[in-house]
Amino acid sequence: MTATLLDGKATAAEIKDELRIRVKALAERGIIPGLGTVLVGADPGSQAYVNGKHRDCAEVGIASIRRELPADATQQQVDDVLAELNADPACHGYIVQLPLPAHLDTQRVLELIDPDKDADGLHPVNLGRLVLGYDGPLPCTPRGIVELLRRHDVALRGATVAVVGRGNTVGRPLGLLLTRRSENATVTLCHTGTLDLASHTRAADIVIVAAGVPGLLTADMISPGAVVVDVGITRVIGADGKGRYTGDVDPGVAETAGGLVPMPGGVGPMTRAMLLSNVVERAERG
Ligand SMILES: Nc1nc(=O)c2c([nH]1)NC[C@@H]1CN(c3ccc(C(=O)N[C@@H](CCC(=O)O)C(=O)O)cc3)C=[N+]21
Repeated sequence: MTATLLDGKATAAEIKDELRIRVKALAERGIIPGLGTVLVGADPGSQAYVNGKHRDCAEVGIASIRRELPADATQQQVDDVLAELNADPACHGYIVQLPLPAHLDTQRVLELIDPDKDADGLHPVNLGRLVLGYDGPLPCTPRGIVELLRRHDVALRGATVAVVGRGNTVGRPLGLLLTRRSENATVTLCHTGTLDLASHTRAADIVIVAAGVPGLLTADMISPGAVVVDVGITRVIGADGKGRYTGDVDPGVAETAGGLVPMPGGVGPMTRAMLLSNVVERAERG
């Protein structure tokens, strides 16, 4: 392997150390930041993610506000929980774990979150603020990627970046974030309908893959020395019959890339750290 690994787990730990200090300063002002989570149903994957978020909160001194509803909860029950969290001054930010059961209206639910308590940064108002360059909570995964690159001195200014994936949680907002004046990268936003994807990824200094297609990016698709970020996380059944998660980047890429953000141990821990960071920021604003 030739690529330098950009360790998201270690960087997330560093960020948590910094947050702990900010949480202490808030405590001196009598403020304890509170993160709410809303989980509907008992999907084991979603339960694991939510548990992880509460463990993270405990580590930095953020209070956890946990709301759980059964898989057959009505839209009204979900609406009521959101109204309660919107009104609760102890809750500085919260997330609704996605995906929601199919009978619920995800768009309606996301729009009911108070935009100023939107810890995920995924509310239409906040995505609009991002488009317009206004202040607001930023989406956690895109923000985590930018922060990880910054802390490893990967230059964005003047760099060409190929983003593969146009989803609302990663690819699309990431393109917006990278092209802000403060980042000044030049972005090509590719997707599953892109013709000759390799021509775009080969031309890029940085390739970020968030398509949810295991093994999509192979070594022949990048220029030697490029920095590659694997955002994919797809559950697959291995040869041994056991389930595991796999990324969008073929392992062979590590031979050609100059830097690699691996999955696991890359973007996931950074996403979690940025969620905490969004909540502490909300609490600091008072
Ligand atoms: N409202 C909402 N907000 C989300 O941010 C959200 C969501 N819904 N639904 C599901 C996805 C998925 N997601 C992950 C976060 C961290 C890891 C993570 O930390 N993964 C570890 C591996 C697993 C572990 O060690 O826990 C890693 O990449 O190293 C993975 C996946 C957030 N999501």
